[in-house]
Amino acid sequence: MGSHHCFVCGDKNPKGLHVHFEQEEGGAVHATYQCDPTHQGWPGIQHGGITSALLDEACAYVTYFQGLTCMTGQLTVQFHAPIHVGETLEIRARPVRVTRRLMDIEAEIVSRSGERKASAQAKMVVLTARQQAQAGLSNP
Ligand SMILES: CCCCCCCC(=O)SCCNC(=O)CCNC(=O)[C@H](O)C(C)(C)COP(=O)(O)OP(=O)(O)OC[C@H]1O[C@@H](n2cnc3c(N)ncnc32)[C@H](O)[C@@H]1OP(=O)(O)O
Repeated sequence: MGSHHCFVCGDKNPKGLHVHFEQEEGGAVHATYQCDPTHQGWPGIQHGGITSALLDEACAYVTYFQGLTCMTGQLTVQFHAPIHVGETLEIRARPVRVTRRLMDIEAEIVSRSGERKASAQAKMVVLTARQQAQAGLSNP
């Protein structure tokens, strides 16, 4: 786990989403999540900010499982279909391009029936030791 108090994955954040990511072969990650009534925007529909946070976190976990300390530099999200309260979702992410300081990641959220709900492309910046210290992440 990246941080016990992380909004998406932290086990000690009482207001968090408590999502548990698992690693796959090839560096991909996946998790499941059930849309909670407290996370609505329009009535009965998950707020896009929550959807974006889930996608961002999936991208971050791709880097985390590789032992890298990264921050999201850019996240581009497409919302394909509404996510309804109570729906169970599969969240997936995988690396598509890796350089010394950048990882390009693709992520998606699909319903149990296979409907594509949202997708994202992220640029995760690998922090230097100095950047980690400046961000207070020397001992993440
Ligand atoms: C385990 C799970 C933990 C949960 C984590 C959840 C993920 C998050 O949400 S992190 C929080 C949100 N993100 C942030 O707060 C980041 C804030 N921004 C910053 O701190 C800085 O702008 C930072 C570190 C991203 C980039 O620092 P900066 O000094 O500008 O860039 P630098 O280190 O020189 O860049 C390195 C490379 O990244 C590229 N890059 C930097 N910023 C960006 C960006 N915003 N978009 C695209 N590429 C970028 C540079 O072009 C460079 O590429 P190359 O090596 O190919 O030339």
